[in-house]
Amino acid sequence: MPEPLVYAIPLRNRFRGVTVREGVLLHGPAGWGEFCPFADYDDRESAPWLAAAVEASHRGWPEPVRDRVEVNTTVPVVDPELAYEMVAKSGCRTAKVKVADPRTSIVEDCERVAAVRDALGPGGAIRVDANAAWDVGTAVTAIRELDRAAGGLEYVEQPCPDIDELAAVRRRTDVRIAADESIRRAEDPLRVAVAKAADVAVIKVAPLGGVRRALEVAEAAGIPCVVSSAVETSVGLAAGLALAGALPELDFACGLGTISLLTNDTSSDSLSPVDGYLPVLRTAPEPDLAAEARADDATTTAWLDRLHRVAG
Ligand SMILES: O=C(O)CCC(=O)c1ccccc1C(=O)O
Ligand SMILES: [Mg+2]
Repeated sequence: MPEPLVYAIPLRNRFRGVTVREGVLLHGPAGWGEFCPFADYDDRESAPWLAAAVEASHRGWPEPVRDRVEVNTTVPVVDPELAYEMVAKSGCRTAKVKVADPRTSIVEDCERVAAVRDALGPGGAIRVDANAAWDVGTAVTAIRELDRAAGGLEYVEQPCPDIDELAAVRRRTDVRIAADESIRRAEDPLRVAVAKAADVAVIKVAPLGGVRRALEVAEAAGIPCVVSSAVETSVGLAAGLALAGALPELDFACGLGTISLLTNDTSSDSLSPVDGYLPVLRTAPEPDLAAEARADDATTTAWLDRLHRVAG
């Protein structure tokens, strides 16, 4: 049986404060799984990430109902010229733009969003993600400005921290609201009254504990879902595709076009979108971890320790 593989792959641009993505690939009878909770997840909060990797490697995924999934390209907090270039070469017709970073202003966010509109043309769709940065009043104003700069937004993801605040913003704007952290960091994601506060539910496999569990959360949400990645390598992205492939309804592009945010991958079967679509796979790609993607000894030891602690 192959040993767990620990990787450390630099990001092309800083994303959510992260500059190097790290994790462990686990092998089992069903193939490979990826365990890669972010550094700010403690052992308890990392348990669902392990459950997702164990599902992938030991059980496999439910049967899909579609064989490909439309994806958005994801634009980090970068200057407008780079945003334009990233979107133009992505081949995607939907872009998700990160906004409300503490190091930047709403003016810069609007410039980035306007550059993304130029790159997509009038037929494309733009969504923004504020990662819970705003209070209700700030959100209402910012959404109005971003909606204007974008020539229309598809939705705004997690404008404020609390579910009640999402509901308040939703009453004061015509732009759709999507809930992300409100679901994935909830004490019990199955019990979040998200339908009153949001129009779209963002569903991520790893923090929800696997494809089957995420399907239950999607059903409980009772609103249209978007499957999004946690910026995994292709091994972990395949689990997101399995979820997107198995959802009964899929009305929006999914946030699984994130491999281009990494400078390398764990497999040469890299899941890069072609003409804005990714294929739904039955098993995750086989890793052929290149030397430069392997973590050093200290990082490897730290991740194997973390894995054993979380496994209890
Ligand atoms: O949804 C996407 O386009 C990419 C994934 C993404 O944005 C993300 C990735 C890792 C952690 C948090 C988030 C987020 O949606 O907030
Ligand atoms: Mg988000």
